[in-house]
Amino acid sequence: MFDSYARNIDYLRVSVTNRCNLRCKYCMPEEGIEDLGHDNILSLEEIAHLVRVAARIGIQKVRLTGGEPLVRRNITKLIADIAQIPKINDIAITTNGMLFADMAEELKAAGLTRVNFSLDSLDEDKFKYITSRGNLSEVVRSISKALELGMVPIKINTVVMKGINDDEILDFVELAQKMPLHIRFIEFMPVGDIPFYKADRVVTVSEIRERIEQKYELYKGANVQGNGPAKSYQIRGGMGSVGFISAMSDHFCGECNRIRMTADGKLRSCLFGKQEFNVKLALQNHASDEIIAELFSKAIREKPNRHHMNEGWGADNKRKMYQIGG
Ligand SMILES: Nc1nc2c(ncn2[C@@H]2O[C@H](COP(=O)(O)OP(=O)(O)OP(=O)(O)O)[C@@H](O)[C@H]2O)c(=O)[nH]1
Ligand SMILES: C[S@@+](CC[C@H](N)C(=O)[O-])C[C@H]1O[C@@H](n2cnc3c(N)ncnc32)[C@H](O)[C@@H]1O
Ligand code: SF4
Ligand code: SF4
Repeated sequence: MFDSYARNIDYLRVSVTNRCNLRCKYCMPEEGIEDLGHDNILSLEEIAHLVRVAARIGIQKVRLTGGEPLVRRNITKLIADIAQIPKINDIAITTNGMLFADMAEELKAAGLTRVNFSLDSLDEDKFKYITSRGNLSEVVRSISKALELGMVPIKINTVVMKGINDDEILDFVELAQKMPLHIRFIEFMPVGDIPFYKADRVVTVSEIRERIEQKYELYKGANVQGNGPAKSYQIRGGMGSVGFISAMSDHFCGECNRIRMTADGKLRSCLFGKQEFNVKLALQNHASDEIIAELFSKAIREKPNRHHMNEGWGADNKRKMYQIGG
């Protein structure tokens, strides 16, 4: 379905949980994470039902995210149910990779088509610092497992932060050169007004490119399957690719194709915009599929044209990234 700015919205990002086994400094506070409780989150059956309704108004691609989607019990069953929906042709997941290795085979068998891993450092100590409780070797094991299972393309999301991990940019590029991995460098966004966000920690995509091009030749033509905003480049002689997500310095809202559904059952028109539509409540009130489809349509029609994160997150914009589904 087209929104009011003639953008075709065919991609639904579903946050299946607020919970996470890590505490990345740029995403989630260490303390004070609310327990939503069973009654306040969408059940897996409700999520599958809502995706089926969303498919009726043109959603074709689904990404499961969170929080950490793999901490949600029976996530494999949800993937299998979504895979049964005829109009959905891409079911992907974004994960921190801590639990993926041991679940990979069942996830793939259920119908998971693609996986994006978040990984901000290749240094054990720094990885631990950024994530507070992560274990780099588990993430490496998960990426190896995805490679072994041929779950291509395998993407790595790296949020670049000045003075934290920007000294590793070339190490990540080297990884994309030696392995069939698609590294995407992401600009740090002030989502959720996390204290760790500082404007001077943002490293712009042009700065990242400049540093890479001192050593590597990047050229257009990387044809990496995906629905997201990354601009991808090949590296001469490389097996993978390098992509850039310029959320702050050169927003891609003009090509936006997505809406979000939060774990507590709200449709959110935009990552930045505060507007939400309560589908959980509609389900509790036994709303018909037509009424729910109309809520999806309304969320799409009322999508803002762009974000204004460069002016800050806004005190009245209450949610944090882990609550929205990054
Ligand atoms: N500004 C903005 N940034 C987003 C949005 N969606 C995702 N991002 C950022 O892009 C990063 C990559 O998102 P992923 O979850 O890997 O999904 P994707 O890039 O859509 O995935 P592909 O289908 O593989 O291209 C996230 O970590 C966010 O930092 C969005 O709607 N707006
Ligand atoms: C919120 S996480 C949820 C999925 C999963 N837990 C993971 O980390 O992949 C989704 C993505 O959002 C990104 N993200 C979180 N906070 C961000 C921020 N402030 N700026 C840019 N990207 C952010 C993460 O790097 C991750 O790739
Ligand atoms: S980025 Fe992902 S892994 Fe890190 S705290 Fe947020 S939800 Fe958890
Ligand atoms: S910030 Fe909003 S409009 Fe821009 S790409 Fe993200 S969801 Fe779309």
